[in-house]
Amino acid sequence: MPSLPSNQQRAAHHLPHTGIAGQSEGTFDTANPAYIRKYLRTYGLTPPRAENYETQKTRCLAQLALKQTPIEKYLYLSTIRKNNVHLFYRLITDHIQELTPLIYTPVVGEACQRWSEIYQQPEGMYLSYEDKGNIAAVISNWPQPNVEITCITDGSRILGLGDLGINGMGIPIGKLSLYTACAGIRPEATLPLTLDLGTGNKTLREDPLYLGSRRDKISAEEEQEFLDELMAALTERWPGIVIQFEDFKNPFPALERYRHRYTSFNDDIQGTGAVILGGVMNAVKRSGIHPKDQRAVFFGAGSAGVGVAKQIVDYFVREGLTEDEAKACFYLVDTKGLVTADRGDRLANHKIYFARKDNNGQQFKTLEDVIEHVKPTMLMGLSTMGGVFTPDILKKMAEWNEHPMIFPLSNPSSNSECDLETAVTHTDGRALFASGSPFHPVTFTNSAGETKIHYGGQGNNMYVFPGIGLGTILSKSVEVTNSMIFASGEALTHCMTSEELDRGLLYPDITRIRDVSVVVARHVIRAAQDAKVDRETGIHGLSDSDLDAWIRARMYQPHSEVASLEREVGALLSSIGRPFPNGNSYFPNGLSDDSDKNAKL
Ligand SMILES: O=C([O-])CC(=O)C(=O)O
Ligand SMILES: [Mg+2]
Repeated sequence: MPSLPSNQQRAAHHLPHTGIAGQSEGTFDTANPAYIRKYLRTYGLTPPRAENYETQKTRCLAQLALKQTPIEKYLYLSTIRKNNVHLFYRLITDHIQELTPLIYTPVVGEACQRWSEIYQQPEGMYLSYEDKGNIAAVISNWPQPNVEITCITDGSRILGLGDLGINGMGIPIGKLSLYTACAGIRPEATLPLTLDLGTGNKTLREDPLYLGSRRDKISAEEEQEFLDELMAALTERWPGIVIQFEDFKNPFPALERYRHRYTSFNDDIQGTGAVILGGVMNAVKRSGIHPKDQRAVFFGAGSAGVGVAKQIVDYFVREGLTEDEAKACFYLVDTKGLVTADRGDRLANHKIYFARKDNNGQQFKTLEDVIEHVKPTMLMGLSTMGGVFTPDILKKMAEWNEHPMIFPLSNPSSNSECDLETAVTHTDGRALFASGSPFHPVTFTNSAGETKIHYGGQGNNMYVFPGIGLGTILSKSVEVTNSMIFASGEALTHCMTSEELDRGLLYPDITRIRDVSVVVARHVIRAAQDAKVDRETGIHGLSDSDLDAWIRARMYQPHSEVASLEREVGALLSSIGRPFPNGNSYFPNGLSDDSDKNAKL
């Protein structure tokens, strides 16, 4: 019986694999010089001219500009990632500010909503509930041998867009692209994984184009059994793999169950918590108000809201408050109003910690009521309800505070509780602002006649998760501890340049994200060492600058890929005593094959 080709055989034939970024490993890069093409046996399969990167980039940006809609741009960039992975990452790292919104939030949100409609090519891996019992076998189909990190979603809560089933695949692909672009994790070491565990979204189930199963969402018990098998299968094939959970509707059980057993974390609870922590630390310093006098209203008490609030509690405790004092600074608001212990409904487990007991039997049903009652210093939006931070609310915040902290964190932009312009305008330009999705800078003249450009911080977990992943991989940690997560957020306060502080930024300039990720990774590694969960012991004594250099040396540099291929081929050829091939030779890659020993190289 004919057997399927092995992965090595496929690689040997240089067939473009199905899969994510990195699968083609630059094989068809038009920057490869002729002799590399001959070595790879791709000579003749790409147009003759070997170009430099600047030329490639000019062509790509011109083609991108021709695309009319964000989705067309998204698809165009996905195709480049698939066909010429190093070029894709060169473009993204050089144009991080302009291109990230196209491959990540907000455009990835629309891509997920329309995934089954716009689907063109395989990327990432899909596992179905039907695969239970055979998950390891399915995983063995992934063609890359050395995966170091995976991002997993079941699509049940994609951004603030709800249950999108397997259409959520855009999220693991987008997140892992940022692991590579922002923290230099090699593209072929990343595995985007989407679980088809059914969907509660009836419209999708009835859509003939929908590419997932038609079953209703499986039960929590069934999901746990499935995840147990998955976690074991992933770590069996790739021991030490970092597993990031993303956009699960109820992410708490998996986080609690696996956090000490596997090298895993949840980006929505922990990553978002850490990144907001970093912004809040900077904002609290700027506001001049001591933590004990802070009053934070959180609109939205889901996984992200509670994750964020808990991280800030830790910070306040480090600033000298008792846990009870710190907890008392927080007022969580959900669809039923202020979360209180005596509200009369059964509170979800994760809300109980923050339920207020000092409300004297009084209930506050709307955000406006709560705000009037609390007079907060800090307003956090994790509600996915676009525009709920109304001009009225913002004006009040500006009345009560010299520098009100306004953090509309819901994604994508359409779900943002307010935009930058509204926040700046209605606080007379005094707001300390950070949002989950990006906004363009706003020029505003305040009541004193001063005109200033206001830059909104993007309090998006992309500032930390790439560095958390990098630090965890490099330190070979067996666990992602809370202290490592905390360290990632705190690291952001050590990254600000004086110029960024002068511009009123709460987060570093996004164009410096690769430098930021190095600092985040360093703090994560140090925290792993303190917690004794690391296994890379050779780096224990390094100074900060030596550790940074060590980290940098291990980061994927998309710009130097052709050069490293040249080095690799050169070393191979010289190891067998052959010079570089010249222009007259064609297929000089039979390096151990005597049959071509007369070939003119
Ligand atoms: O993906 C993003 O932009 C941030 C995030 O994790 C979410 O909103 O779920
Ligand atoms: Mg998320």
